[in-house]
Amino acid sequence: MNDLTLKLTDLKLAFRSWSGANEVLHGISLHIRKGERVALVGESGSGKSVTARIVLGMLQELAATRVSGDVIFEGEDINAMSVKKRHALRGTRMSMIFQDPTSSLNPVYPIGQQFFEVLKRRDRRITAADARKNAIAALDDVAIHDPERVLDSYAFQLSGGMNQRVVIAMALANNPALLLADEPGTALDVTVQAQTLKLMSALVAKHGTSVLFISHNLGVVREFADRVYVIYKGNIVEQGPTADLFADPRHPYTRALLSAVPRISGGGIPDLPEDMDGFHAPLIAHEGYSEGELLK
Ligand SMILES: Nc1ncnc2c1ncn2[C@@H]1O[C@H](COP(=O)(O)OP(=O)(O)OP(=O)(O)O)[C@@H](O)[C@H]1O
Repeated sequence: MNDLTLKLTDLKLAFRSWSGANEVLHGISLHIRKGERVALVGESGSGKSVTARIVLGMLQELAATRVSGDVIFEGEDINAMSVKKRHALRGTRMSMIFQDPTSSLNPVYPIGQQFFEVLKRRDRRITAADARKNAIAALDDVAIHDPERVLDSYAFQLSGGMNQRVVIAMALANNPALLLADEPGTALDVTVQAQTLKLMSALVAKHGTSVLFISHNLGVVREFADRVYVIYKGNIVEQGPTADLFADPRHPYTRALLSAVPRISGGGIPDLPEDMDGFHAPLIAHEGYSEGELLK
């Protein structure tokens, strides 16, 4: 099993409030092999982002959360790690790309300075000159042809697409083992989003980076992911290689999601399968299916 970059086992998350604990992840298990691109797909509020934030070790530290289960990253349990060790992993062995590139960048420092800070996380003694050289190479990798100008610019002086490339270059600059990508580019127009996904795809393939790709857009997932997990209300309801899942979706929620992807051949939501395996969670009606049909 040492080809696994990430393995989540029975991961649960609850937010505490004055009225008691509200469990939002009900025991998620998933794994990502070295160099594998895995998508976590589900509607808004299903638990995609909180899963990523647990992997990044960001929710374990909050007083209002209760996290249980195993989060094994490169053989070590993130839930059991010291705060210091968890911090040290971020931006080095794992990094994250968010939906809106411009808000991920600091508006008051030039891009070059931000690159320097990123590279210092891995090598505290790196010189400004070496950092600049590495940053130029990283920008070159994301097809930015005038890296010197970009390094001297502020985020607001660059286009959204350019900022997205900068963010991808920064996220991969320290050659992380795992990239968490939360719908990168959804804040941009579709052409730019497609271009940046293509770039990201080529780069992770080049470096053998494992990816957890978070999305509600199955059209994009189909292009990008090797394997897909479908999350519904804090439960994984289906998983499989991307081609298999698209060819033969088993769970009614997956079918409902797929029916929202435009198809040349057309077609509506297929019939519900007759047998569905046991899932236990709070149930609500969804897209014409009864609660029980979706989560049984
Ligand atoms: N800080 C918080 N306090 C309480 N509940 C929270 C908090 N953050 C998230 N949640 C709840 O956890 C659940 C999962 O949220 P999450 O953000 O992971 O959804 P998501 O699938 O990423 O949705 P989206 O696609 O809209 O980002 C939701 O019910 C949300 O309301």
